[in-house]
Amino acid sequence: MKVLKFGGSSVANAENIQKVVQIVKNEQQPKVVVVSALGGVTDQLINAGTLAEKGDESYKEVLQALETKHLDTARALLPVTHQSSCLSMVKQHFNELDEICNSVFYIRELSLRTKDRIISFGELLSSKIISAFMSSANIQHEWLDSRKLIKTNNNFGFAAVNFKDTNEIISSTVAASGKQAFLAPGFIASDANSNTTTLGRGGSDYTAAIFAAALDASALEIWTDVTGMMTADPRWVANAKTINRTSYQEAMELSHFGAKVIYPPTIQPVMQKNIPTWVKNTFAPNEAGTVIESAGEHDGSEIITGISSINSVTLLSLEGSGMVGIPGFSKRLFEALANEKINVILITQSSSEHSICVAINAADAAKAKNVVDAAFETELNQKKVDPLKVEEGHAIIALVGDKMKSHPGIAGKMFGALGRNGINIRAIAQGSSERNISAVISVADVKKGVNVLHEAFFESVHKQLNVFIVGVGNVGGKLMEQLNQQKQFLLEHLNLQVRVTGIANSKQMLFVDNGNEIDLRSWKEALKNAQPMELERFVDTVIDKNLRNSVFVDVTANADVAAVYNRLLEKSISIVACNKIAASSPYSNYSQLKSTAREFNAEYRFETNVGAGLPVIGTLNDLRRSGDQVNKIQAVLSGTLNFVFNNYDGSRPFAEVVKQAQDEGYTEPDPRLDLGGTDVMRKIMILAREAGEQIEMDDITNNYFLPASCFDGSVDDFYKEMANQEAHFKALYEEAAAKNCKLKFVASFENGKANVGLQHIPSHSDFYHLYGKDNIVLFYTQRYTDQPLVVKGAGAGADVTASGVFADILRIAAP
Ligand SMILES: Nc1ncnc2c1ncn2[C@@H]1O[C@H](COP(=O)(O)OP(=O)(O)O)[C@@H](O)[C@H]1O
Ligand SMILES: N[C@@H](CC(=O)OP(=O)(O)O)C(=O)O
Repeated sequence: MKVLKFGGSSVANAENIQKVVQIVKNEQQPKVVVVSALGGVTDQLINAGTLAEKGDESYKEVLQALETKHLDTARALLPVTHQSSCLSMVKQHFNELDEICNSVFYIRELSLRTKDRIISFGELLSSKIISAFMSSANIQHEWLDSRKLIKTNNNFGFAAVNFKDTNEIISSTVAASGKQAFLAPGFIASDANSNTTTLGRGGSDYTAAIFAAALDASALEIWTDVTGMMTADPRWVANAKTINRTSYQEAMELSHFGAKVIYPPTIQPVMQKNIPTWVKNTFAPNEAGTVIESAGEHDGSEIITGISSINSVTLLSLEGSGMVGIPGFSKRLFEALANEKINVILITQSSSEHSICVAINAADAAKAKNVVDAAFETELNQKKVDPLKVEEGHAIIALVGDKMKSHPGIAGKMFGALGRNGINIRAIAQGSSERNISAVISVADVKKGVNVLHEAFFESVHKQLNVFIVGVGNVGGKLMEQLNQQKQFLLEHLNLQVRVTGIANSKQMLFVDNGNEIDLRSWKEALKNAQPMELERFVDTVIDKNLRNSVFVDVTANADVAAVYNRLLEKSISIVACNKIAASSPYSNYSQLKSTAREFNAEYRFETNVGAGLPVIGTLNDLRRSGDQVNKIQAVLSGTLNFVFNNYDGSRPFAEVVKQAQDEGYTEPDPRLDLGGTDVMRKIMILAREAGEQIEMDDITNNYFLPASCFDGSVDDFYKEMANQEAHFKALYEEAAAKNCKLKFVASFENGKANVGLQHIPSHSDFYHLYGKDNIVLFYTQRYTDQPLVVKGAGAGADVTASGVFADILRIAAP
């Protein structure tokens, strides 16, 4: 004998029911088939009852819609010749339901007993329609009335089974029948007085397990709309995998902690009889699914079996100095809750005994507050305990696995992963079985938390970065191109999925729904039609999305964008910037950003602030981290100025060469920042700061070569004035050329002092052979004393800057 249970999703409509019946037909063994109400019907029946109780006549429309749904399903399933008796059965049931709900409406009262009566119609109707369909398809079977077979106490809504009577009735009824196939409604039962009861929401699984245990079935099969129990809720975690086999205990833990696929009490009866229980997919019947069996046979290789969550809990904390060392406080707390049938999901007590913290279902919070404060009234008046603290808006996230107990480091990995993603943990608990580690977190973080843990424990092969890019113009556009080009490579070789989830330029911003990513080939079109850019809203959206491993990429040169970093870092969102404004702002701001990043486990990376894609800051950091000390830095750091002096020999006007540098994309948006030396000052300051110096812009000497008049007015005026000053630039060139020297704008830092300025470079200098837009940095350190460590290469340009930004993004994935 086998027991097969089909859930609401499997019997949601006529098309699905046909699939169900095909599966039943293919099963050769004697069988009991248990079915739930058509998907969503139980909720609608509760809705009808509640509306009637409130005196809202729209309950009639709800019932009408339900009647139509059932009639339509019967019509779609049955040949016309078989329809009439089934349709009249449906109508009769709805007549009865109408009468019950009318009574509720008149007396404005919906007792738990009446509610059970109302919701029992869901399973009665579905099972009778399916039975009629099976008969019309010549499948011999007997319809069993579960209300007569499963006996319970009268705890309506959540009745406890009387197994002794139930087992006897089921086995004798089936033995007496002589049939090979049975069909029974799930979820419903009756008490000793034959009042209808129900087994708790989701209880059809339990009905099936009760039948399986009573009949010593060879297997129980739970047929649903996913292939088996999965490593996490597949609606939340795209990469959730089917668990091939698991133990009864693990399955119980997972279901208790929110894995909706199995109703928790289901496991107990099958575990006692050691009946293998399969979770299978009605819509992919050939896939194996999950088998739940005894631990000895469970040889899965993963340490963690699954991750689940309870998404709506309230924390209660009982605190007070009068509790220390006095026995009985916890007993009274739990008694008070138990008397009100409030289920305690998690308990923690610190060793100081000064406080006890428990988590309960959010729906019970108000009741809990009343009963606990009443229970401790005397101590409250004597100020020995504080009024019960009630904190709503929490969730529990749990790691489950039989093998956790023999593996140290699991909790560390769990809390580390949550912490790195800015998820604050309010309370933790580990059962003494060590099969479950649970953490209480904010409900706003629960989806992200499940994904973070899934990635940490199941996707070592697959890490996801969620990237938001502001400034998809010149450099940003190249970055999008490079991301597109490397996407597959990163996935295959670094197991890294880089998903761009939001982009903006100065006019528009574009986000995609969670779970999706921006198409890296067609983003330009999509952005054109997107909403107007508002920086604050962009940042709010990045924070609200609350995605794991989020990175905010700033490829602008904008001060407003630089001003949002701190807010993002405080949410553990990492920053990658080629924008230099923040790192070259007052030292207090620079160091604040660094300490916020440290405090919130985020990263603030800005390698491209100096030397574009060249490894300048990274090299400097490596030197310092490995214990070296920087004595002196000498550098040519302006790609623009290098380009200008490499191309200017007096034959073409100076202004024209500068214009060419701007047209080729090397200059800052305002080229005066480059020509006047400010950009170089910012860069040497950033290097000095990274070398450990507390230095400000005012501390840097600038021997600039641009006549002061060039700084007046607009960028256009600047070009005009440069043209007027051509003689000045020519003289500079000729003076150097006369000494066989080249002109270079050099930055240096030594003994805490930095300066920048134009210098004559003789042919033996390291700086002489520097072409195009190259940069060069010489690090003289304790270990590189005489011959410096040299970094040299193109120091400007969209392609190289984008690749530096890209490299920083990848460093966040694997710091
Ligand atoms: N760990 C998990 N494994 C599989 N499914 C899960 C898990 N956690 C949550 N679910 C959800 O449970 C759903 C199945 O449960 P339910 O809706 O009660 O099915 P049915 O209608 O068959 O009774 C799946 O569609 C899935 O979205
Ligand atoms: N119909 C009931 C019982 C049940 O188990 O349903 P499902 O198998 O669809 O979870 C409910 O919604 O609670």
